[in-house]
Amino acid sequence: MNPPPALPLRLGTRGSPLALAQAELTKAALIAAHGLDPADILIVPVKTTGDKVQDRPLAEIGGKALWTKELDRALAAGDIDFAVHSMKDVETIRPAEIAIAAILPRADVRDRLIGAQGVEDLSEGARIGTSSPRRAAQMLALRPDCRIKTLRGNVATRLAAVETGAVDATLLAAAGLDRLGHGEIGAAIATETLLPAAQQGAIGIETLAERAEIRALLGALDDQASALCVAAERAFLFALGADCHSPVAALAEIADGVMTVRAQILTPDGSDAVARAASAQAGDDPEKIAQDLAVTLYEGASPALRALFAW
Ligand SMILES: NCc1[nH]cc(CCC(=O)O)c1CC(=O)O
Repeated sequence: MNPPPALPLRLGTRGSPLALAQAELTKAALIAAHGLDPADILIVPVKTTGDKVQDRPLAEIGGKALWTKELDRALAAGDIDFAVHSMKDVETIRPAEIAIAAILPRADVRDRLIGAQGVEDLSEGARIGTSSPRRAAQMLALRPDCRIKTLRGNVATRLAAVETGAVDATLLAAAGLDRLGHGEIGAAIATETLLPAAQQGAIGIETLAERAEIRALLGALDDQASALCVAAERAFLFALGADCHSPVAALAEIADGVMTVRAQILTPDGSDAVARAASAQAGDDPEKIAQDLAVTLYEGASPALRALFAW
């Protein structure tokens, strides 16, 4: 038997409005699952490197673990009991002492376009604000006339850039907009048009691998289908040597008990891209399917595309 964890439980999170909304959502789920009192869970905001550097595209900062390092340290130091993350921002290689204890039921995986009803409705030469190499490459592939403007900052900053006309349009994850109460903003783009980033829409909770009592407590929140899909997408990224700063999209979905993984890699200017899909058959290991998909994509890629990955 595990000893019951000491209360209050300390939930570590980034301090951005979206991170705090996700922390509150997790807190509510824990309270509901275990009949806890709100005072039993303390939300502890921790500033990460990614939060501190706001003026450059993240891909340029070059550091590793931009959104996780400080939370990892807080876990190791015993300052927090677990950390809540947007899985999209969690690297595929994690410290061995840290475990993903739960993946919450996945939200809307799509990107939403803000500033136009659809990709085809953008004005000629529209300025698209984004700092995501994937979104930039996908938009340039769909609309070679559009111009990419580097746009960083939290969701509110990016929405404001469209409001003020600093850019004509931007793309944001539907999941983040919904969690911030912006359910009505923007037009969701079908995944057939714009395949999302791996792990988009998934919230994960990490803790120290050795803390069995905390893992058991968090395990009650784990959504098996979401966890399987996230694991497959992580295996895909790992096999490709990619991360959330690569012009890579991947989405695993389960329908009628069958997992299908779709993935796309692009050159940063969108001029070259490859997309492939694979389905798991009964008895297949989803992570193996995803790894094999990475190989298939690579084999189908031009030299220019291949050069982007560390093979
Ligand atoms: N890189 C920032 C980030 N990380 C996770 C989300 C959205 C929430 C999610 O995907 O679960 C966002 C904002 C965005 O891409 O619009």
